[in-house]
Amino acid sequence: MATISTPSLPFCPPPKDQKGENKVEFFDFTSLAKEGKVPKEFIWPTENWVKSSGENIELPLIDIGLIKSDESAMAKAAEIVREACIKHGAFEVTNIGVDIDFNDLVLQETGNIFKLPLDKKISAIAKDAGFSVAHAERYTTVLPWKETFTFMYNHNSKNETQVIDVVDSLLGQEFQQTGLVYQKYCDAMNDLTKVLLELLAISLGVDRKHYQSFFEDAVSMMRCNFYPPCSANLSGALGNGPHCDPISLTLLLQDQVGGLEVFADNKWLAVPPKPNTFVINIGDTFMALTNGLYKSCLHRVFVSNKVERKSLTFFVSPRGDKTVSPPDELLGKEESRKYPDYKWNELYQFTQKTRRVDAHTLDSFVAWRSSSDASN
Ligand SMILES: C=C1C[C@]23C[C@H]1CC[C@H]2[C@]1(C)CCC[C@@](C)(C(=O)O)[C@H]1[C@@H]3C(=O)O
Ligand SMILES: O=C(O)CCC(=O)C(=O)O
Ligand SMILES: [Fe+2]
Repeated sequence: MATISTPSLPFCPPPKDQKGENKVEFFDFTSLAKEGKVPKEFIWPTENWVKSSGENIELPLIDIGLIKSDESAMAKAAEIVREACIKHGAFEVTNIGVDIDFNDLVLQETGNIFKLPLDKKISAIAKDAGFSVAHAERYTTVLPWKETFTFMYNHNSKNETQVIDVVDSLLGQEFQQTGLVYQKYCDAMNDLTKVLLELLAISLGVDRKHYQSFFEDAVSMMRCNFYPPCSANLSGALGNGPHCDPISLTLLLQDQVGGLEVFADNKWLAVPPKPNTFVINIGDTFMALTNGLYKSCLHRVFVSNKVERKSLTFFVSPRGDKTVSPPDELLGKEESRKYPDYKWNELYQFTQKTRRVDAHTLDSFVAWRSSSDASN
């Protein structure tokens, strides 16, 4: 697979104060954007923002409603998805079963939570949940030009209001409507995940329920992304640097601003936004679950110098203690394993404590783990 080589990103956590707490310098995007200021902490190494090709990628578009009801359409879609996932790891889906204006409502609610004042966002920063302001609470340099709001979603939870509850605990009663909208959205992502896992199993020629049962007790991450306008949008600042998502599948809803790029055919190609259309990315862990046959999608995000951009990324992962290992059907007789078994949580912790996510995360994790095994 053609890839790029970018230097690993500095993993510099904030300094500690006398009480051992992180001394974080937060950035107020509202005033930075107004004054057109871009602090040096947001400038990425040049290799990360090499020029775009100026071309669009045409991703195959799958009609979910159709393949759910028509086996021949499912089989055709499986062939189309197989070609795209072997090549670059991305495709698109539409008609997922929610009203067409619901997606606009979800994006609108997302805009509302990022209108909160900076001090309120800072007070709602928690581990694996709540706000992040340019990840300044984690890194002190090479920061992404974005704010995020994150919470976890248990796919087989008996609690039908898990999302309403977590949004209420993080944002309070005044965001009850937001919690209701996100609950409905995450439940729709859960349903979409099931169809995608069956479609992918069929495309790989394995038992069509194989991945659905592996992910039946999945614990996914729902993340809302907010990218303020930036005057250095083409000279060093990035919404996200080049990376592959370490998780299994990313279900992405973007607004109509644009900025997402996929690396394919050895060049950076824009993913033009389409209404009511979700971009599906293969992540590192699903690549490992196919023994490297499907490619983890290499992508990055440019920001606009004029308007804010919003996106919702639903990151599907198995339960943390599940062992990531491809099905035997994908291991030809002499075919060697491309990646060793690992537990999903091992890779996740590697991204949180050892190496920032970039274009080489899984290979770096495998090398790091074998060297730590060798030294133990
Ligand atoms: C396993 C994860 C790490 C990140 C959140 C999930 C899936 C995507 C990863 C991420 C969003 C990719 C871009 C860089 C990153 C640091 C971020 O900008 O948030 C990544 C997340 C993370 O490391 O927390
Ligand atoms: O906002 C986007 O379009 C993509 C975001 C992304 O790649 C990520 O959060 O991993
Ligand atoms: Fe990503």
